[in-house]
Amino acid sequence: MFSTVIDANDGTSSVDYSHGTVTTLSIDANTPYFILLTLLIATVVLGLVHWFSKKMRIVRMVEVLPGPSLSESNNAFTPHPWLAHLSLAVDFSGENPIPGYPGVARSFDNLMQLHKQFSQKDGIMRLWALNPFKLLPFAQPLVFITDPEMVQQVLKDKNISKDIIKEAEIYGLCKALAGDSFLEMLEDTPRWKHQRKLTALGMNQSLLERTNSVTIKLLYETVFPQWDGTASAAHEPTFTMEAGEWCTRLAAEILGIVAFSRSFGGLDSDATKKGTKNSNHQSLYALFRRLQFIITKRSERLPFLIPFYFKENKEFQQCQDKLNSIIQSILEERMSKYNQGKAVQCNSPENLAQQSRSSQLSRGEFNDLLSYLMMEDEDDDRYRLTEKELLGNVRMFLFAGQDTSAIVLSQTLYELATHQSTQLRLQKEVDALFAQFDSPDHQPAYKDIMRLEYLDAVTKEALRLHSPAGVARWNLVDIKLTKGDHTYSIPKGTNLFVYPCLTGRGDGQNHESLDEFIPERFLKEDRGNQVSGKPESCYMPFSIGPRNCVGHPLATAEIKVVLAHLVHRYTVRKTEGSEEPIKMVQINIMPHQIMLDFERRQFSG
Ligand code: HEM
Repeated sequence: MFSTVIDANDGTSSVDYSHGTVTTLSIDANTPYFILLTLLIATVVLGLVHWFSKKMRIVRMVEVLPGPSLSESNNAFTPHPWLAHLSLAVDFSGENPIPGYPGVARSFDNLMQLHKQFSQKDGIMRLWALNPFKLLPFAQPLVFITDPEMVQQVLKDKNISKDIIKEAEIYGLCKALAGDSFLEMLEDTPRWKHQRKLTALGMNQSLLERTNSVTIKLLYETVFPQWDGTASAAHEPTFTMEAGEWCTRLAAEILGIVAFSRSFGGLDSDATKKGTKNSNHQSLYALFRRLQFIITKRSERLPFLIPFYFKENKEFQQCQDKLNSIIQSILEERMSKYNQGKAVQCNSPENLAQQSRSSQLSRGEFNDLLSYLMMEDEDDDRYRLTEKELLGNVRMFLFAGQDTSAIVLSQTLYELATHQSTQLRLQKEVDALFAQFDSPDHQPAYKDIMRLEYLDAVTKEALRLHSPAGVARWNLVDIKLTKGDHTYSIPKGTNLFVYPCLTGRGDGQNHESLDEFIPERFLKEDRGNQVSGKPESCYMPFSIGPRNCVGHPLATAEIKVVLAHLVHRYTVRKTEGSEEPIKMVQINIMPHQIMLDFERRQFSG
């Protein structure tokens, strides 16, 4: 990349290289321009040769990994080699469309089929993304690692993972939902470490107790009365609903109150999973959903056409601005409360001496996640989070903490609906606990729920099969991964993917039983009797290593508390004629819809 500048007076020409050193050529007016031209062409050609040989090296190294071939035209995943494995995401046949998503492939089914063919056996699989010119150098290598031993090497083993960063291109997609500062939070900087430490501090026992009481309040005061109202309006003991929608709305509301002491509006009467087309939304829930809906729409389009969807882009930007301004107002309100608190405390010297500012002033009456993020260190101002970082964290929680928990919750309900004996066993365990508590005002505490062993096993089994989050990484140098006697070489600059829900399905030796939903495999007393497999070794729904899910205590608490109260009050069944949930690989692995029947149990209060 350089430009040539000719001086009109003396005929000198300077060549300005924008990268690297600046070289000046002095030539008189007779110097043939073809020397310059030759230099230019030579530089471009050398650059191209260098780029091409680098790319071909990547291609050669990646092609030897297990995976479907691009050249086999009969391969179900290669409708045309020009399109590489794009058919994972795009439905070219149009034979079995997902209702409401024309042209979108049944991506999870496709991925599972490939997994069974390649990575379940070998623990690793390569795919190629978009190959528009039938030239492999243009395709992006995607390497899926599913073997638990190799996942450990990528995410946890310091010798290997030190050269692997959380900066794969895929995270660029998340930016639209998680906000601009999201990308900054991917880097392993001291700032990130500090923010993570504060969040981890916030995930304490008292936050989990709060999760329990907030969830109970929302269920008994809002959700259950609405459901029962629906059933009695229809004069039916049973009512049918799309569980995915309700779980998403509930998870958003729990997150809002537990983490920020604010309603996100998830349970408002007009809240829907898609959001409404109205940029004047007041609720964070509605804005966030609308953003997500627009992003899903965008993902179906050719990237270079997106700037031309003017109306949609305008709405997208309006939603982003509004979302940020609501979060900003939450932060300002909280800050002003703290400042008032400080002023009161400063008037009383005994108070000041009593406790450090961090514990007394920041958490104060709130004791939510935000109060931990706003913690101050009296002696070290550097570690106070800036406004931008606070905003980034709030958006990160919105992004990471709603759909994930909601998806697991709704998939668990589906599993219970299809495994009635499991549901019965769970109801027995839960009923025995609830028999000790006789009214909505007197409910099991968080620690009581955590003691339920079968509930724990059901939750773990659902997380093993349905963990919705993917992990993406990018290696800065060539790496070698080993599985038993096998060594796989992966070239620098590969998109590495780990899907915990694939790893959780085992290594191929026991995969038949590991594909089934059998919570007993997590019970010590039952293991070895009717189920095989070693779920612990491949169980990593929240990822592993230093970047694992910092929100997992909150997610687990939320899922268990909702499940316990729900199966105590209702029996869940599959709605007659409804399809098995179709999963789509989007930012999370999302079920399209989960239709279930809920029947109020006779004896419960
Ligand atoms: C069932 C529910 C959830 C699942 C399965 C899940 C899964 C994951 C996974 C696999 C990662 C690692 C991603 C990566 O390395 O690229 C992650 C990261 C993260 N999760 Fe969760 N998550 C859940 C719920 C939550 C909740 C409720 C919160 C917070 C309120 C949360 C906050 C985060 C954050 C902040 C990160 C980034 C951690 C870091 O980079 O240091 N998650 N989650």
